[in-house]
Amino acid sequence: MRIVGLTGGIASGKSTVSNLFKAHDFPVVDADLVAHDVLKKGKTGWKKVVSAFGDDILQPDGEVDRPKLGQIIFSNPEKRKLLNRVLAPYIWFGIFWEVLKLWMEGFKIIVVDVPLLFEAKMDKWTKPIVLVWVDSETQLQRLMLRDSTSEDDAQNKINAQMSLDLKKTKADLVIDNTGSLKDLREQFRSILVIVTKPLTWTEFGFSRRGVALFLLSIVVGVLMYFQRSLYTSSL
Ligand SMILES: CC(C)(COP(=O)(O)OP(=O)(O)OC[C@H]1O[C@@H](n2cnc3c(N)ncnc32)[C@H](O)[C@@H]1O)[C@@H](O)C(=O)NCCC(=O)NCCS
Ligand SMILES: Nc1ncnc2c1ncn2[C@@H]1O[C@H](COP(=O)(O)OP(=O)(O)OP(=O)(O)O)[C@@H](O)[C@H]1O
Repeated sequence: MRIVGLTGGIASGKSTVSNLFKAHDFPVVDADLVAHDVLKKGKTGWKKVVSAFGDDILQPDGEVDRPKLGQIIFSNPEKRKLLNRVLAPYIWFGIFWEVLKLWMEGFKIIVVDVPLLFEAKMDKWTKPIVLVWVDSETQLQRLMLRDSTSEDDAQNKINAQMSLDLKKTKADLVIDNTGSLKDLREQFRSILVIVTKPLTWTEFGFSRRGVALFLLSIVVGVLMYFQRSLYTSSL
């Protein structure tokens, strides 16, 4: 099995690239969706966050007011660390669970879209790592436009993450999304060629078929061993 890591910075274009993967029938695990699920009312993640941040972050219906929590954590590094610490195990498990379900369905290539792939040290589980890079001015403008936020708020969110230039040094493949959507689609085509290369032996070994073949060879080996010992004892 090949787990392709898709990462980038806030508003660098990960969802846009993830939609291109989906359009080519790749299964995509979205860490933001996993995080939203973990924060749903009544879930353990929700309970931990409420006890760490208090009832003030809740809406009248008891769900977490995500924009409000966002305002707190993006303007306060200590609070951000606290939220990350509280939620990390649940997000990690949620992603693992989604990957496992897709593995059981027999998918050989799975894309995981994790904005904080390097920050959360999940990069060691994915290969190759595709980074959606964008220059800082374009990132700021796109973030302000998409979320209708002020420059200060947008910059705080960008500063809350590892810089895209540093991420670039750690990634295997880089998509420069500073240009048009047409440029992006062209680069995506080259990425697709690399991502869909035949599986290596190790990747095959971790695929559902590889594991089935391994188990089958153990069963056959054990049967042959018993057959042989029965034969020799009957002589
Ligand atoms: C802070 C929250 C409540 C804001 O929710 P909201 O719906 O407004 O934003 P959304 O979840 O769509 O996130 C938007 C983007 O913000 C960035 N981001 C989110 N959390 C963090 C964080 N802790 N540190 C840095 N950047 C973050 C990511 O680039 C993400 O793609 C939410 O993002 C959250 O629960 N974050 C903590 C969980 C987490 O680490 N998520 C990232 C998955 S790896
Ligand atoms: N090449 C492009 N040209 C113009 N606009 C773009 C381009 N790529 C993405 N956008 C726009 O930029 C914004 C951010 O893109 P997108 O939502 O894909 O980023 P993201 O990395 O998934 O963000 P987040 O981290 O918040 O989830 C969106 O409004 C999207 O439509």
